[in-house]
Amino acid sequence: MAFILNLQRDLETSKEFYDRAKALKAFDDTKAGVKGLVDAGIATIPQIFVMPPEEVSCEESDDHSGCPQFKVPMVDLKNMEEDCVSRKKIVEEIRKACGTWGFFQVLNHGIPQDVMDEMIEGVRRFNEQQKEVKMEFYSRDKMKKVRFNSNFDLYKAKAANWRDTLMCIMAPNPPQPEEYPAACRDIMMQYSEQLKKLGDTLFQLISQALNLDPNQLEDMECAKGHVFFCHYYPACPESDRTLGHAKHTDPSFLTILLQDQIGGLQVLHQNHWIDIPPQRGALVINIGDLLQLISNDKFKSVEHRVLAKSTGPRVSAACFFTTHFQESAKLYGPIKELLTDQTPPLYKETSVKDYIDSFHSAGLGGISALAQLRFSQ
Ligand SMILES: O=C(O)CCC(=O)C(=O)O
Ligand SMILES: [Fe+2]
Repeated sequence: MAFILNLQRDLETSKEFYDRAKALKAFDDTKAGVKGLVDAGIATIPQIFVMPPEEVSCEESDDHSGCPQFKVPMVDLKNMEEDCVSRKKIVEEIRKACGTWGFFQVLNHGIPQDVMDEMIEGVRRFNEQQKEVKMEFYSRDKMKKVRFNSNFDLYKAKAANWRDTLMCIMAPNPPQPEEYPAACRDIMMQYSEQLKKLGDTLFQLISQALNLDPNQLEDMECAKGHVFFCHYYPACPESDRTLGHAKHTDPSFLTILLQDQIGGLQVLHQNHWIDIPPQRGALVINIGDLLQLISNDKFKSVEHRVLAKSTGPRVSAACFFTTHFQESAKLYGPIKELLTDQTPPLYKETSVKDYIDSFHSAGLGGISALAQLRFSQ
């Protein structure tokens, strides 16, 4: 505790002597994450978290809640299997959402409410348990299937985000039962099984939305692997000076996100930051960079962020469909069936692993990993 307070004092020393690398390392070495700072009773945020005002600004997010065109689409999957009229309507809604917003929410997706509630509670339990137990999992070792840390890009990002994350590679080769944290072992395994089914369903619907055979994306192994990023965003004493999750796109094929009732997730739509309001029972679905690439820009991977909040903690669980942790030489480029003389391929081929490596080294402010693969026009 005293160490954290000293760290805080260190970070507040005059700019002249401010050594960012040292401050980052000192924070990382606590292995207590952002929650550790909050538990130590800080009243101001350490310098490493401070972002330029324009990055935190909500200017673009004036209240658009009354305008239907600024509402993230909600797709009800009820009756999806019952009759082809309902399915057609659902596929149409998904086509529209993926081509414009890159985001939609789903209801009646088949995952029981108690499983979703318990997943949120499991992540909360993990983060709120005794610090010593949690610290055992603190690591940046990419070989570990289960790891906990604060800011996967701590040493690369321009500013740290107000967030701690438990990361777990779940499919196709899940960890051994004893490798999971006891606080959320059972629910992680259960939720992962449910997500595998929902993932298959969504990839079928998205294939149809691209006018492809329903099994095409699954046959391309887009649904083969998934990884959990379970986030814990403590209440922030200066929520207007940092973000819970800075603006980014997801490097996955597809992301399924479960969020609690706190809110703060926003998507950039027509240059406005639009809230994605928590709705009990709903899951947030978004297109990742790799799906934008293989759909040849038919579907969009759109920037999003999470505000830091003075209330909280906020808990969310993002499930990324990706296979980069598997050795594979499989290459992904624009799907041939989507190409014509008028719509030639916009991207070069890449393996998932190379894509993720390039995503991580692209850094903020540089050319995005997706843009690097784009043929110049
Ligand atoms: O916590 C959230 O709501 C969003 C998380 C997110 O965007 C991510 O993990 O990529
Ligand atoms: Fe994301």
